[in-house]
Amino acid sequence: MISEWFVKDLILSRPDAKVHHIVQAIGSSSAAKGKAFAEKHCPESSPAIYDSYQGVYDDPNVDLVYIGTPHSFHKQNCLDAIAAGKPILCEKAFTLNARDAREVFAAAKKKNVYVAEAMWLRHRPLVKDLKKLLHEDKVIGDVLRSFSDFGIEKDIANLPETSRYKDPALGAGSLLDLGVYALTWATIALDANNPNGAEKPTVLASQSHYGNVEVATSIILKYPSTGRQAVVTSTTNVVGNPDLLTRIEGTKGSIEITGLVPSFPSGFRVYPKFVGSAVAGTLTRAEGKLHDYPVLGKGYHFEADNTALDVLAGRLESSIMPWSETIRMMDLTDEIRRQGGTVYAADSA
Ligand SMILES: NC(=O)C1=CN([C@@H]2O[C@H](COP(=O)(O)OP(=O)(O)OC[C@H]3O[C@@H](n4cnc5c(N)ncnc54)[C@H](OP(=O)(O)O)[C@@H]3O)[C@@H](O)[C@H]2O)C=CC1
Ligand SMILES: O=C1OC[C@@H](O)[C@H](O)[C@H]1O
Repeated sequence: MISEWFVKDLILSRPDAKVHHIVQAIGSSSAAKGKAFAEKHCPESSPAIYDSYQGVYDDPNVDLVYIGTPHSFHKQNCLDAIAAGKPILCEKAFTLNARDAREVFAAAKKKNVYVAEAMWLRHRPLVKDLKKLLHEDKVIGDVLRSFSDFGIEKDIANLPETSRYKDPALGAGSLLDLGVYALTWATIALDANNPNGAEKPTVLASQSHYGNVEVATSIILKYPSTGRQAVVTSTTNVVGNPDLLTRIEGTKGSIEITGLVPSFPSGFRVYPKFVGSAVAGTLTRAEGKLHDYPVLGKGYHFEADNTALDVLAGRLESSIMPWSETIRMMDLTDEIRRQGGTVYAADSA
């Protein structure tokens, strides 16, 4: 799914693009699948097709590898690409736990290879502008708290046992698939120093399971230095509200983020404070100022461009999603899973 979406955006016609991307090679578990993918999604690129991922890592024409396998394969895929000296953009969740993420980054450091987690949300211009409005311009005063949710209905009971949404061996669970975006919104909203110098919040979490698959997570984060709090939720039981992906509240007003899903926001509205009295039934607020962000395609080209520019500049890390931030987020998801009772085999491997 994601490799289709990513490649589609990669080869969009963008006359003002900072980077021109070429799909040089495709690695798949079978050459037939790889060929079918190329014919359907990038027929004009004529990429080399390999019946293994190793073929891509070893291809001298490949400058950068994009990894779009289920989470449980990311660690080994990254280690193999690093061993071949290939820079990497690897899908979220970067690994299943923080220990594995540390192992990948240690290998990358040793081999001097670029690696970045493909947390595409953070690369959107909307996010950059929102951070400035919140933390530099302080348009809603002092930020106090946030609410963020990501829900997609998955009918886990009726999915095949091999689905990555159902099989814990593939990293199934709403937290690592969806909750990571809701956590990202909380971090953007409440921590002015994210990603560099980001603060570690305290965590209170609860998770529900269908069989051995985590299907609902609720988290309270508290930032010790400011007392700011975030309520963060994810689920595969119900669809979240696109009109209110995240709400951020401050001393002078609030911001509400809207869009298709939390990873694909289309805009936000900045509201002044409510005025009047709830008791008297006169509580109202002004309409709010809309900030709209239409994008070409889905918006994967933002992270693709930034990653290519990093590699061209000889960097080892992304400034938008540095290694320390991937580890900080994975430490958080480890703690949430510890409290919620979600365990992956990789945790004790
Ligand atoms: N950034 C974003 O917006 C999104 C990110 N993602 C992330 O991307 C990753 C992949 O998700 P998605 O595309 O939905 O996954 P899919 O279930 O569609 O699998 C992707 C590919 O992984 C390969 N694969 C290798 N081993 C296995 C296996 N044992 N079972 C299934 N597939 C396998 C297959 O390719 P082949 O056989 O050709 O080798 C498969 O087509 C996840 O980590 C997910 O979190 C997903 C959706 C959106
Ligand atoms: O953005 C997304 O939407 C759908 C999810 O299943 C996926 O993994 C996520 O990244």
